[in-house]
Amino acid sequence: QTGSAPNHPSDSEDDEYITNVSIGTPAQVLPLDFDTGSSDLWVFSSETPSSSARGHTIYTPSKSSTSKKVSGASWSITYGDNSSSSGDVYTDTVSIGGFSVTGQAVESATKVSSQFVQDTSNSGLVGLALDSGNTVKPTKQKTWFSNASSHLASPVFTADLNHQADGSYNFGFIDTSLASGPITYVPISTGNGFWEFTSSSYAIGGGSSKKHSTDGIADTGTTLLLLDDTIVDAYYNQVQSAQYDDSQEGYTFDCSEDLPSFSFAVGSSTITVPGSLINFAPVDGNTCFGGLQSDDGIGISIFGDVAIKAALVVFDLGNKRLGWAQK
Ligand SMILES: O=C(NC1CCCCC1)N[C@H]1[C@H](O)[C@@H](N2CCCCC2)[C@@H]2OC[C@H]1O2
Repeated sequence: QTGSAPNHPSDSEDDEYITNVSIGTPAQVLPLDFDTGSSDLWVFSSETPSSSARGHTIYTPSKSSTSKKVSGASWSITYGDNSSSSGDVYTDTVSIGGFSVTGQAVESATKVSSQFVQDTSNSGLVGLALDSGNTVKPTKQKTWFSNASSHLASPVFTADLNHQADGSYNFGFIDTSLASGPITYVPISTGNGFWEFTSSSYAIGGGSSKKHSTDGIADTGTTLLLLDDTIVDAYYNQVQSAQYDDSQEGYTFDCSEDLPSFSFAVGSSTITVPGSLINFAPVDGNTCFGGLQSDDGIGISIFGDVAIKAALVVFDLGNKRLGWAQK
């Protein structure tokens, strides 16, 4: 068995990527943000304060004949951007791209932070990191992919995210036609519960490869590519009008600049992010904000959507490895 679901950018900046998910019987369809950087499937629901849920599609467990409340269970999560949500837990049938998981933990939000209230493009998240990161207490719950994996043709899923265009999340198979180059696999370290890997070098534009060990995670739930300061400073050193803008908390530059590409090593291969993807978004006038920024203070690097957009990424749970192929 397999599943294949389209995704699309939430807005004109590719801030996040949205996929429709069916929950319950009859199906309640919610637009959700698939997040390989976290491990909870949570939704706006009939239990979310109406003032917070306004503008969001909600899940109403009482209208689903297959929902069951998980007695005594609760969840609470805070993301790296300091957004947060919490609530209680149901199980129900959750279908993605035609593949159904019965008894999936659906975490119902009784509280959501302002970032989520304001972001009406999604009605919750589907966490696709490792099960160890799930926040449900007293009994940790499995991710949708973890539950699906033993029934899928192969315990893998792929992320194909595109700039201002539809893409896909495929489960149980790899459509290599989505890529222009071969898939290079690297092992993941599972200790932190992320799809975490090490990249050994980088290059800017057509420049020489610089040795620099980056310990990072493949995170579809983070918008930007966040790397060590030394790499980021070296990159914007090559952009004539670039400056660090304290108010924007990042590097900005003149929108008319022709930005160099950025390449990072994956095993003995490299993935190249075109400069056009690093010209992320206008901030005001003809000043633009960079899609490559510092990971300062996070403690790990984040290969977010700006990097993933340049590739087909294979999340291979069976072999505990990540695959990257140039698109
Ligand atoms: O907090 C992170 N990542 C951290 C970023 C800083 C450095 C550490 C990792 N990801 C979140 C993301 O920002 C959220 N956001 C909502 C608004 C549109 C953009 C996405 C969305 O909700 C949770 C998750 O996805």
